[in-house]
Amino acid sequence: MKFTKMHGLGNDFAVVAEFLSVPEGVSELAKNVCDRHFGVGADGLVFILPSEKAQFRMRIFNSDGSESEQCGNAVRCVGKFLYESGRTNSTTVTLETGAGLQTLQLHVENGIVTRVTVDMGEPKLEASVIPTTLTGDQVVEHPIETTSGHRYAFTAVSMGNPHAVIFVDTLADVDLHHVGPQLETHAYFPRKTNVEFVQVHAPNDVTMHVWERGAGETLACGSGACSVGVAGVLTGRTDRRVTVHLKGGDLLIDWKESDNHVYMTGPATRVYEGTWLL
Ligand SMILES: N[C@@H](CCC[C@H](N)C(=O)O)C(=O)O
Repeated sequence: MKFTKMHGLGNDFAVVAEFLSVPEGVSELAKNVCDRHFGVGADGLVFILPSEKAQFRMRIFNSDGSESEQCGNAVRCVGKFLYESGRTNSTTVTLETGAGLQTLQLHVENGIVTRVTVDMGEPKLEASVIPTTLTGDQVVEHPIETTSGHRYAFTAVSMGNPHAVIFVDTLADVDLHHVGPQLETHAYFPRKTNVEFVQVHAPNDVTMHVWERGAGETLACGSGACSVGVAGVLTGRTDRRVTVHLKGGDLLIDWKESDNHVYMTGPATRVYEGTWLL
């Protein structure tokens, strides 16, 4: 199985584009490929597949073998891969994902895709859609307590996949590896959740640390950064256009009033190509 190792701000993937559908035993395959000691080492295994609804289809499997509906950083990597491998010569690409159809605008300089802007669609805010066990049209600053007794207030956002966004005074106070797994599997979230801790520096400038569902701490999360942009507006903390600093670099998030869609702009990187010996 040929793959390309790629990353979006350090959120890394093995990208595979040679199948018509995902292979049997894909969950076990994802765990093995993503293993950082016995495999390639990645946060996720990404398949680019044919689509009847868009130009291409993407499916993403987390390092624990679970499938996610959405992955903002992988979508940017897919855009770069498709253009630079010659599979498309268009700078506008449509992609079918578990979160619906997404449109990518590739920013190209001298044949190289330097950045990708992704229309990540409309955020879903209804409690049951996230999904959470709570009720209501929105879950904003709702109290949550971990099994170890840490108390926070979270805002729930779905960008196709679930996110719990928690604003804190200082990120240095958060032991992500301790509270992250407890929040990911909290009873409020029947399909688990991604967790973002955020420190606001200015209405257009925040830093976020992420604990991802099915992958643990990663250096960046595109759908998480979009959720932070949405939660920032809902709680009156940020502008609709905000730079999100992540451990792996920066993303520009723009929740446009005109169409209610969230736009994410950032880079993607090709690292190397390899062959997985099945
Ligand atoms: N890193 C991703 C999100 C990957 C999926 C996530 N762990 C989930 O299970 O929902 C991103 O950039 O959005």
